[in-house]
Amino acid sequence: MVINTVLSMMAYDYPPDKLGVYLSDDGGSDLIFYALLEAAHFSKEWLPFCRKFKVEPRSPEAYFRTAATNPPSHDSFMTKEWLMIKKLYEDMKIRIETTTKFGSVSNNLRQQHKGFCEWDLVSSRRDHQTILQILIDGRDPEALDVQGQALPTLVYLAREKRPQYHHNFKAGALNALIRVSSKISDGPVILNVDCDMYSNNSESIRDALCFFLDQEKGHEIAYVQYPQNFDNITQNEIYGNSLRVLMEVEHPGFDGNGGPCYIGTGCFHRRETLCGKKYSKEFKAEWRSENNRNSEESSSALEESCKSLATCAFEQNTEWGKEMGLKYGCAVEDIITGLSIQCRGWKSVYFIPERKAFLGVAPTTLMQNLIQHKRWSEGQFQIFLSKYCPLVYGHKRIPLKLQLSYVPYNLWAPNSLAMLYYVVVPSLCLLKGKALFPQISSPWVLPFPCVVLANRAYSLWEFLSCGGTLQGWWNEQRIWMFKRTTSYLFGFLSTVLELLGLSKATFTVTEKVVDEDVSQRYEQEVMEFGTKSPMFNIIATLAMLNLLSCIGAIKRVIVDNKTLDLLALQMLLSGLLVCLNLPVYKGLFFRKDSGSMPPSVTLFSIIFALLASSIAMY
Ligand SMILES: O=c1ccn([C@@H]2O[C@H](COP(=O)(O)OP(=O)(O)O[C@H]3O[C@H](CO)[C@@H](O)[C@H](O)[C@H]3O)[C@@H](O)[C@H]2O)c(=O)[nH]1
Ligand SMILES: [Mn+2]
Repeated sequence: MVINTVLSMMAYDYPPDKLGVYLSDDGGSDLIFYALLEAAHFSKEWLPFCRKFKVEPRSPEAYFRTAATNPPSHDSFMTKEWLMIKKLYEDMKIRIETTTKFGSVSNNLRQQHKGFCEWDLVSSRRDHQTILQILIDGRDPEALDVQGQALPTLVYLAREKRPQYHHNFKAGALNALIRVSSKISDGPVILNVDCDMYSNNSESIRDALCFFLDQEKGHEIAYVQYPQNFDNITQNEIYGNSLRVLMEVEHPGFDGNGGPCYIGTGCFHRRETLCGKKYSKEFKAEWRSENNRNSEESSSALEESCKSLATCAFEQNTEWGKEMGLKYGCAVEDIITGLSIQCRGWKSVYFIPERKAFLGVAPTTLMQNLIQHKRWSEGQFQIFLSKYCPLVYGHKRIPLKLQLSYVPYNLWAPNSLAMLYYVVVPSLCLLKGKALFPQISSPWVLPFPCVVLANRAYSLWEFLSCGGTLQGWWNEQRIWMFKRTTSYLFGFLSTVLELLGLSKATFTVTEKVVDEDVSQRYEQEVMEFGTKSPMFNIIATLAMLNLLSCIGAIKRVIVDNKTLDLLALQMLLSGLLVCLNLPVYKGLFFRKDSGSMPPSVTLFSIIFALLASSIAMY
């Protein structure tokens, strides 16, 4: 996967001598290093091939998967070449996969590159020295592809890790990269992407530069953000993970209010602004025509001199992580970094090209989705409670409408409380026969359905106009309920606990690899439970509770049909929740596969729901 990310970045339609590609390996794995070596080798064939066949997308895996199985040309010479590259790619893939399966790089391979020696000193992935290897040195006149054209610089970096130093997760990794790259290629514009994405559009660099180089407004712009898109979205997106409305409606809205937030990936930054530079009217970026790279120093000398930039101790007593680079101490380092850039006076741009610029991997199980949203809501709420609260920090620095654009996301976590109220209290009252809404025969009942219907109809229209399906929208309503009652709740609790000093921040990396049958169920849009988790306990208990109260209410109405008038709205709400929860009941009682609810969760939910409802009844 990572190798395809790297190859697609190297193959941008842009002069290769002005391009540097850096891979940060926080796992510090020699397998990744080996794969990168293979990629460096393969790029010599792949880059000319991309130019010649106008390949799109330029991730070989995605290209050979999506492009026709047949070569795009009738010319037999071209056909031969196409098939040869495909074969080369597949052979490389097999070599990498075999080595990965084996779990370590064989001695034979180790001898092929001096870089492997570094791993003799590595004791564990949490405790090792800086490993920095320049695999392709753009200054090297002999670093050419098979057509004799220059290759982009390619660098492997695993920053130093020591147990006694906090590594600050992704923000720490990016800051190390910023420093190291400033000594090696020092490009004035930095694009950062996640390891699970690839470039889907070879023009993106040129597009982004159009904004930066604009005669009138270009000098105000700090970053150009592209939407986050995924290539593994199923038709009805059972986990609502396409982020459709967010990317196509909400972010353009952000843009209109003064500039999008930075979302951590698929974003081009000006190097200086990322390093803390303030905006001033006089600022005119100097685009160096000649790069002033030190051409005397050999690449191994350069490696040695840059290593110290990626050590744990380097950042001590510096502004890195505070006023320079990505900010530390927040689970969504990107949002807070973007906000502070905007507060320094810069503008940002959101750009949706016709052909999607980047494609990544969306989480494919319920658990992964819930965990990802826990991290997001937690980080967002942290921001709200910190000195970076947009309303405080942004006061007089950015327009009020931009401050307000940040706030709904900041408040995801506390929103869980309202949702919990609506899924618990009305159903409990329903069991007891206590009415919370006006009678259905009273005119005062009207505002409730009107507001709800108007609001949801608007959401449905928004969703459909972004290319979603009706079923997809329904699925999103469900996942929205799940997230609010679990992820956001946990995000809320852990932020509060952290504030009280009772727990510490973590960054849970979203898992990317899943079992064969798990991914099969994802393709078939069957909801994946399968593991024990407090989050599932909550989901299942709430589903059971609503089922019980629905049954209870129906019984009550049969016995005494006057109560219908009184309880109709509550019954409707509860009935709706039961409908939304259908996949949960399936998982609890009807499915036998490994993705169904674990029996312990079923037991827990039954006991708890019964307990809660009997307490409510008496
Ligand atoms: O200690 C760490 C943890 C993560 N990462 C990298 O961070 C990236 C994002 O991690 P991932 O697990 O894929 O998280 P997602 O939930 O997919 O991340 C989304 O949300 C993050 C903010 O929470 C953004 O930074 C990401 O760009 C955005 O894709 C990956 O490339 C990781 O390799 C590190 O380098 N070091
Ligand atoms: Mn990701």
